[in-house]
Amino acid sequence: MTKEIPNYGKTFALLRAGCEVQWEEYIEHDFVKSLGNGTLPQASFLHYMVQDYVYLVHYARAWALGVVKAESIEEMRLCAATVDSLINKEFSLHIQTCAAQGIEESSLYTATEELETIAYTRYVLDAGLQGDFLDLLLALAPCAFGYGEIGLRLKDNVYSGHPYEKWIKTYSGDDFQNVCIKVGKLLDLAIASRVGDTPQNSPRWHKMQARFTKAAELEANFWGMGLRAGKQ
Ligand SMILES: Cc1ncc(CN)c(N)n1
Repeated sequence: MTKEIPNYGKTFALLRAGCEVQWEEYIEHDFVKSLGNGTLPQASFLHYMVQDYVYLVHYARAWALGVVKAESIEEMRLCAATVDSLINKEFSLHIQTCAAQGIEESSLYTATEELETIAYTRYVLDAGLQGDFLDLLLALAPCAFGYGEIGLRLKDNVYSGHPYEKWIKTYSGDDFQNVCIKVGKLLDLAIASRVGDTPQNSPRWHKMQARFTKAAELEANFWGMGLRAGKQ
């Protein structure tokens, strides 16, 4: 299993190093480990997938808010492209996985939200509503970077007949990895144009790191919700 830190840009490297404990708790969560080795109970995985569909609906709304909060056409373009990739690519994994288990897309859209889903999605949306483009981006980023890193770590685990092969291949695949690289570039450029080339020296850095760290914690919390479902 590769433990190399992916190259999603300079700011990702800084932010990740600034919350190593929370980041490890996110990307090395027991949910992730058991998904990787195929022992995750199917009930946990399905419950997670339904909640994750709901999560992605709000996450796409938050990227759409990025179009509103952007300060250049390039920023607008990237936010719009991420909305497109979420709605037209990542959603298909959830729709197809749930359909195979007899759960229709219409019931995914109206699924009752777990507290962990509400906490995370509304945290991200609120970051964008009360803050500026950077506040929003820092709350959005751990979602992309963390799943990108997990996908790369788990991809060598896939064996023939692995129950979660499709999930692992989605997040380790080129489409998703390209999204992570593009988000990393957007973050680097957005930071450089607003706080300069050494953001860690900016008086704003502490708050920026805190936004990113909180989103990483909410990711770990979200996995916990999936694990709990398998025990009920
Ligand atoms: C909770 C969560 N975080 C991240 C991802 C990857 N877009 C996701 N699907 N769900």
